Amino acid sequence: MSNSYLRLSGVHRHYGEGATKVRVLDQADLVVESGELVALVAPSGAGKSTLLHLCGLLESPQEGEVEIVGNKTSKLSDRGRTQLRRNTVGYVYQFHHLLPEFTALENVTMPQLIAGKSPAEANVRAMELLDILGVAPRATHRPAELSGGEQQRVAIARAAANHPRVILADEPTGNLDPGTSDLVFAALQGLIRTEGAAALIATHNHDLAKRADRIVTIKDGKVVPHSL
Ligand SMILES: Nc1ncnc2c1ncn2[C@@H]1O[C@H](COP(=O)(O)OP(=O)(O)OP(=O)(O)O)[C@@H](O)[C@H]1O
Repeated sequence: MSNSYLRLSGVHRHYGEGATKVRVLDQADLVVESGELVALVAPSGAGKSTLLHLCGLLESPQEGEVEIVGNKTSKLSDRGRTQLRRNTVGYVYQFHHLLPEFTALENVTMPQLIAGKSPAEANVRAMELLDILGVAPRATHRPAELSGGEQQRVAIARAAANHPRVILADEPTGNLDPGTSDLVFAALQGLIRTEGAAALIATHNHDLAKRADRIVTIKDGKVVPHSL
């Protein structure tokens, strides 16, 4: 099978109609391979969140195809899309959205229990991820007892819990100071390498973007290579 875990071909997405129509993506193409981290850098309103939502099957394009691990999604039912998303995509947001009443470990075990893993298996995987991300010593802490960078690393562990082939992140360090951003980005990068996922990360942080394998931007509705 091809290693192109994420593939967009001829994707078109607009909002509204007539005078209020906003064309965000027009004949946009993008391929991200296994183990590759692509940074998405574009001005506010250019369509970064839209692109991530399309890649994560949270929105559908009006035209074109989004393929995840070889699965064409344009003809899938809502149920099929949800299932594919659950099995293949991990999403990291700017704000961690961890469940406050649960520990770091429980936050990472939970999506695995929902996916049908045994508690023992889920625990092993959660500890492995917390370890890769450098937060294993905080496993029994609740989110309020963690620093911002630790919270975000736990959120990354949670997103990766079910071995997603595609990891999408929308400003994952947008809420953190520069030193902590560095640490969190390095942890995310290490995870992507270890797991062989394909990652697309929207960021305003140019220093971090430069550490990605490739940088892309959105121009005239297309996803194009970018250099900083
Ligand atoms: N549901 C919607 N209805 C109408 N217009 C929308 C909708 N969602 C996004 N847009 C418009 O589409 C364009 C792209 O929005 P998007 O949120 O993808 O940009 P972005 O690059 O992520 O911006 P930011 O960096 O400010 O978060 C913007 O002009 C926005 O106003």
